[in-house]
Amino acid sequence: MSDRMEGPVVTRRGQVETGSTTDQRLLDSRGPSDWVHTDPWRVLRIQSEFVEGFGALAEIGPAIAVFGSARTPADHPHYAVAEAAGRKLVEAGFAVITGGGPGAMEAANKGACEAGGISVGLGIELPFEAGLNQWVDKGINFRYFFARKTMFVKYAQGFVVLPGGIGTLDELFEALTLVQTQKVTSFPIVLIGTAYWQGMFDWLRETVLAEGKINASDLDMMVVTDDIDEAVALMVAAREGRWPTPAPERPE
Ligand SMILES: C/C(=C\CNc1ncnc2c1ncn2[C@@H]1O[C@H](COP(=O)(O)O)[C@@H](O)[C@H]1O)CO
Repeated sequence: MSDRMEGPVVTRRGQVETGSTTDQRLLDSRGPSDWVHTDPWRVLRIQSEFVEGFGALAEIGPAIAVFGSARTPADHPHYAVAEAAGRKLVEAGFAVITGGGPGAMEAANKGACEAGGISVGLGIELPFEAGLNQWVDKGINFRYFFARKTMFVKYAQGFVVLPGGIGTLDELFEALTLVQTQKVTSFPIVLIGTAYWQGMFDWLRETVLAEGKINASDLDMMVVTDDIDEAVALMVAAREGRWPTPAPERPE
């Protein structure tokens, strides 16, 4: 009596179907490749991004994400601010997570790396190949923005937001949405650069709040400062359970 195994399935006697094995079908011919572009296959890739991300980041310890413009040049004052933020966060015992790209991300990774801390970069596949900056010591390159975004929120205990453009605003407003809807709790969001962010606060207050689209307390979800030490102190306070988490008011 000969057993035949097809993966976990064992067949004997009349149940045995002759033909190629799964391995043979895998290895013998290249076959059509259009399945690579199907949604079921994409689901596996998406799943693998979560598995890789969770695996790589599970043990980095308390971490803060630093966001900011990919276009900040190395000789701009914002670059020095980002570098100081990376360094001071490490000195306070945090790992630093950035988007792993150039500009403010590179600066924060540089500060973190040179201070001897854990410098993480969560890169994203883009049409123009950029790669992770040289100061990233633990890096993951994501295909999918949403998988990458999950990693920032899951592994960072707070966000430091430096001056930036569309990408930075997307990251800021996603964090605000998650706090407002209480998907994350005890999550400080500190914006650096009072002059840079003033216009946004004016618009939020004078238009968005005035039109009843947010509550006044929603503005309290953000702290804006020019002082990196204050930003770091707020992150430390949150780590020690001293961050206010008022429940947002809800419309009747
Ligand atoms: C624009 C250039 C490269 C872009 N490369 C990026 N790599 C990684 N992460 C990025 C990149 N661009 C944007 N991000 C994310 O958005 C934020 C910055 O966006 P902004 O529009 O520049 O403000 C940043 O926090 C990243 O997470 C070539 O110069």
